Amino acid sequence: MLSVQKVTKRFGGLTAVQGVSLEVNKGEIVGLIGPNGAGKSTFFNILTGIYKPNEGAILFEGKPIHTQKPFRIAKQGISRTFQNIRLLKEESVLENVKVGMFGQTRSGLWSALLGLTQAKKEEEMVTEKSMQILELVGLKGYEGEQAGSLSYGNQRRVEIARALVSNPKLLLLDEPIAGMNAHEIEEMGELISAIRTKNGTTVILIEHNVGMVVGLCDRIAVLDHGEKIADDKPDAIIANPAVIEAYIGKDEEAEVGLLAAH
Ligand SMILES: Nc1ncnc2c1ncn2[C@@H]1O[C@H](COP(=O)(O)OP(=O)(O)OP(=O)(O)O)[C@@H](O)[C@H]1O
Repeated sequence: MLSVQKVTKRFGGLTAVQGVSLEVNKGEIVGLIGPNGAGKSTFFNILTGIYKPNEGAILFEGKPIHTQKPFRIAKQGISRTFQNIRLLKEESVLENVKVGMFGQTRSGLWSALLGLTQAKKEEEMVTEKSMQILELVGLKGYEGEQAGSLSYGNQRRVEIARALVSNPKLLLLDEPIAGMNAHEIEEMGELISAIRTKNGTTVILIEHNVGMVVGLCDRIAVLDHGEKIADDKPDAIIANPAVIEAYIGKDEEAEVGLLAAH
C-alpha cells in the first residue's frame, strides 16, 4: 500500500530524516518508535505532504504522493492525528468529527449558504457518517457534548473519529496514548485493533510506550538520529541490541518500557 523509498529531509544543516525506506502492507499495524528527536514526526509530516522530502520518493497504492499537496494526499486516503490534541473545544463532539469531512464533499460555499438540495443531502450524509464513526470509537451518546468537557482519553477518541470519518485507507496516529492512564491505554489499544478489523484500515503509529507498541503492532520500525536502524516483528525488535543501545540514556519512558517488554 505504502512504499517509502530512501526519503531524506533536511532543515538547514540538520538532517531530520536520512534515507529512510519503509514498506507498509494493506491491513498492517506498524509502529514507528525511536528516542526524542529521532525524526518520527518529521516522517509523518513528509507522508502527509506538510514537508517535501529533499530526496527520495513515496508511492501510495503505486502512485507518487511526495510531490503532492497535503489536501490531495488526504483525498487519496491518508489521514492523521496530532501529538497535541487539536479539537475545537467549544464545539460539540459531532461538529468536531464532521470537520474531518471537509474537502471531501462536493457542494460549494454558495450552495451551502443557499441551503440547496445537494448541500442539504451532503450535510445529512456527513452527520450520519459521523454518528457511525462515533459509535465505532465508543462515543455514542456524546455527540452533543462540548468537546473540551470530555475526559482526556475521550478527546483522543474524538480526534481519531475526525481522522476516520473520511474513510481513510491509511491512518497515521501520532502518540495516541500520550498522557493516558493504564486503563485508557488498554482501551485505546483495543480501539486501534477494532479500527483495523472493522474498517480494514491500515495504521502507522508513533508511540513512546514500547510495551503498548509491542503488544499491538504487527511490525515495528525504529528511527534513531533520522535513520532507520531496525524494522522487524516486535519480539525481534525488543531483542535487538542496536535498538536497546539507541534508547539507553535518551528516553527514560521508552527505555523502561523496552526493558520491561524484554
Ligand atoms: N520545522 C523544523 N525546523 C527545524 N528543525 C526541525 C523542524 N522539525 C523538526 N526539526 C528537528 O528535526 C529533528 C527531528 O525532530 P522530530 O520532531 O521529527 O523528532 P521526533 O522523533 O518526532 O521527536 P519526539 O519524539 O520528541 O516528538 C529534531 O532535531 C528537530 O529539532
